[in-house]
Amino acid sequence: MYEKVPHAGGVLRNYVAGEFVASNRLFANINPVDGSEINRVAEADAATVDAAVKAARRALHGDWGQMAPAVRCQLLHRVADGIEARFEEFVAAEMADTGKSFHQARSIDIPRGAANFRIFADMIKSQSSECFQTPTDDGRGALNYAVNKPLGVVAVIAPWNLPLLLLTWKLAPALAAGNTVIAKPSEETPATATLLAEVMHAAGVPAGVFNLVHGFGPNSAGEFLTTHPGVDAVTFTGESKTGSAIMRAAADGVKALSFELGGKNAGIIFDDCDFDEAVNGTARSVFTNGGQVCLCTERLYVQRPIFDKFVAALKAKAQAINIGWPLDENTDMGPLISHKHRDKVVSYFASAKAEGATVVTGGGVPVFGDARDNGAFVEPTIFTGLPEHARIVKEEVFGPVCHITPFDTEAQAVAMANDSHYGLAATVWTTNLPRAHRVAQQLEVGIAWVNTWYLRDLRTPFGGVKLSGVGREGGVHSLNFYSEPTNICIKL
Ligand SMILES: NC(=O)C1=CN([C@@H]2O[C@H](COP(=O)(O)OP(=O)(O)OC[C@H]3O[C@@H](n4cnc5c(N)ncnc54)[C@H](O)[C@@H]3O)[C@@H](O)[C@H]2O)C=CC1
Ligand SMILES: O=C(O)/C=C/C=C(\O)C(=O)O
Repeated sequence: MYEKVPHAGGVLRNYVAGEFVASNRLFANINPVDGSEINRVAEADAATVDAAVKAARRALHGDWGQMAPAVRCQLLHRVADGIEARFEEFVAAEMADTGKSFHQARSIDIPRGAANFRIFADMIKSQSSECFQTPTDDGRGALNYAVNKPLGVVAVIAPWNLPLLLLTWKLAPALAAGNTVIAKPSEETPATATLLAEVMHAAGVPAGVFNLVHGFGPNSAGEFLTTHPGVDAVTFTGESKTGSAIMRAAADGVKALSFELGGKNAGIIFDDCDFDEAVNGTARSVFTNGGQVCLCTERLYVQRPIFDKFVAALKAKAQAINIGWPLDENTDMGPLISHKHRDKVVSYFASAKAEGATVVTGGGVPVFGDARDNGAFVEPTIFTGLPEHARIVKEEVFGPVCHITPFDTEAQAVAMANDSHYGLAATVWTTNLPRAHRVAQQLEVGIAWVNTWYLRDLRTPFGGVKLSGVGREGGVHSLNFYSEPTNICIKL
């Protein structure tokens, strides 16, 4: 069924200094729908990563560094055109690697991959810089102005949940700001990054500006990159523990870091909410992409007068989710990314049950009676009845699961939502406008949505507090991270 997947049965190669490079170390790229092998991937060794870093440095000092921003922007638009021209191949590759639904790959992942290039290409043209007139004792004054330069050679390390979307979310502003890049996609999802290298090549992006290395984290391409003295900055999305490991690896070189890490996002549902909207929005926020989005909601706090009605309505939504073949247009949810990840999610189901949770729905692995039984599926799951210190209420699961707790007062809901080591996103559902502002402003998160979830404006600050990250992405926040201002002070 995946015969249209580019490179099916072949080998995905690294892309270094404008050439596709093989390796004698190959690893298997597995389809999580049925456990079959899609293709093999050339793992970059330390020498390949070193060659990529050197190529990136040469490009920075060469054509790319000299290129007028307007020409750079045209090239980035050509890359977006290239993604769109091969749209169906990108969709097929993303679906095969992740098992995500046809609808999601077509409506979110691949369009955002192209949009990321367009928005940052356009934004760089209007990037502003600071200017100050400074008084001096002689009365003549001085003029200060800052010029933005690229940070240098940037390592982009991406996860598997939104592979093209998250890779390009970092790559596009880095390139727009004039940097050169070595990208490392997750070992679970190497395909769309490889197609992107083909698109870059065809678009005429100069050799060394974009390099791609495949491999794992520790003792593989990820670690070789983050410890490489020629890398000036690391931008990473993934698990908080991996963020800590990268921070330690980058410490020796005092590299600039931008991290978007895990979450344990709360949804607060007040009894004055628009009930249907709150149920529909919450269902989306819990189950989209099988719960494998850092912004997904895993803890729900529902005001007591509507608690039972809300739990019943969310249960009905969960049970209506069509789990199955990603290529089937009726499928809402595919498998999790891998058997390893499914084992982790299922272990959280077991720990919730062992701690005395009430299983509202799900809590197991579906049985299909066909090849999907070799895949990494789990049931959409809802628990209630656990105390706030239970593991499933505290730790990031990254699956289609939530725990629901009742609350009585606004203050209680805010306190429980903030009682977390994470602080990425939260949702608030209420029709009381002053309360919406009051609660949203008290939440210890980087992103608070009111009466919606995952409504994205790519110009807004995006990132988390506490264990959820360092810095902000989006709009000027991305461009500022990837730029190094030099202040010039002129005595008049
Ligand atoms: N956006 C998020 O919040 C995400 C969270 N996760 C969570 O993380 C858990 C583990 O999943 P993983 O794929 O292993 O996530 P991860 O955070 O370990 O991997 C993300 C990326 O980092 C790379 N990496 C891993 N260790 C590294 C190291 N020491 N140095 C440099 N690069 C390194 C990986 O190869 C991959 O490209 C999942 O079970 C899930 O709960 C996973 C993906 C995204
Ligand atoms: O930028 C977006 O729209 C989505 C971002 C999602 C993540 O960063 C994540 O799931 O890790």
